[in-house]
Amino acid sequence: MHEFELIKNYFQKLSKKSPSALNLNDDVFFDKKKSLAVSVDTYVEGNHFINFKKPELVIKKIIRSSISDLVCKGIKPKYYFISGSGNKKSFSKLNLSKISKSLNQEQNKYKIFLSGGDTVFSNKLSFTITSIGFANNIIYRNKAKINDDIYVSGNLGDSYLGLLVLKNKFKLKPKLKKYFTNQYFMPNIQLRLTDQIKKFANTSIDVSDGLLADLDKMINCQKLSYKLFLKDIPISSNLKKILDLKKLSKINYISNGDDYQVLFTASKNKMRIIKKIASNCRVRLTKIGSIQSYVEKSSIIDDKNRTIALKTKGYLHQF
Ligand SMILES: Nc1ncnc2c1ncn2[C@@H]1O[C@H](COP(=O)(O)OP(=O)(O)OP(=O)(O)O)[C@@H](O)[C@H]1O
Ligand SMILES: Cc1ncc(C[n+]2csc(CCOP(=O)(O)O)c2C)c(N)n1
Ligand SMILES: [Mg+2]
Repeated sequence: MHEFELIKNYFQKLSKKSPSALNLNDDVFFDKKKSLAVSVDTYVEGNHFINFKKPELVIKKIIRSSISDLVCKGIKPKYYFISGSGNKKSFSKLNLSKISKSLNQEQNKYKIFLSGGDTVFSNKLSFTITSIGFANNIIYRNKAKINDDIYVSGNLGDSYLGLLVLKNKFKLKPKLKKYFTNQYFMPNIQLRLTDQIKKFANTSIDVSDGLLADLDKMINCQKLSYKLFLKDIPISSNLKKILDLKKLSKINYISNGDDYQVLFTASKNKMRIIKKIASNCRVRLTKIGSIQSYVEKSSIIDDKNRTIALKTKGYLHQF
């Protein structure tokens, strides 16, 4: 069974009397009266990270991807809770001190505070992070308007190439190897955007499963579709060089997730303010396409003005 089907059929009805649960179809729980936002994410060895050879990096990845859910909605994260399951080897003294040091660095970088959690013995290593933030307003999913522009922050695709390198499926020179694996472990979370995004975005989500999968998720209850221009999708100069050199297709690299960038739509008349805020906050914000009526099918247009046929849209949790 598909993850979304599972939530819809077995859990959605249980949240009916809690409107703040947002029908279990958004990135966060949000209680407007209490200004409270909560997000929960689980990370399992083998599925979300390859192994625990670099605990200090794995911890950074999971903290960042967890607060990303709040940041993309315009919420500053404040508290986080960690539940970990592991054994003598994964939770050795050396690993625990590396974990602690990494958490301290992330706390200083993002101004967040460890506030509780749980630790249990298991031979299956996993972490569940709960992130909490406070906000008067947030940006919801499914609030796109027809003809909205679609934007994405930062660059896409570096993280996926990093994963391929870590899995020894892609060979690179040490310097580039370091660049891409760092992007996989330490995605650039756009914290500076949290206060600003509410000035222009109609709807938003973070790119965790992949650009196309998350774009679908962002408008999954609306009678809308999207049109993207492949050439406009932002990638790093390092990734561009590699794609050109090895004649690899860009679409495969930008739709595999782990990016943790902010994807949003905004009315056309917001273009100027978006440019200004991007420059003031030193965040790359790129217009990649537009929202249209569902009468037209969602499509991606390549450099030669052809519509691209897609094999996969992104990462899927299947049960
Ligand atoms: N087992 C569950 N019980 C209750 N709610 C759930 C369960 N699994 C997921 N949800 C809820 O379903 C909604 C969608 O979850 P999903 O994991 O797709 O979103 P997300 O956390 O933004 O995505 P990602 O995990 O890629 O960041 C969220 O509101 C989430 O809290
Ligand atoms: C070892 C390894 N294999 C594959 C991936 C790719 N991946 C796993 S989960 C996920 C989506 C976000 O997860 P969720 O929706 O659970 O938050 C992605 C893109 C990875 N990160 N590590
Ligand atoms: Mg999300």
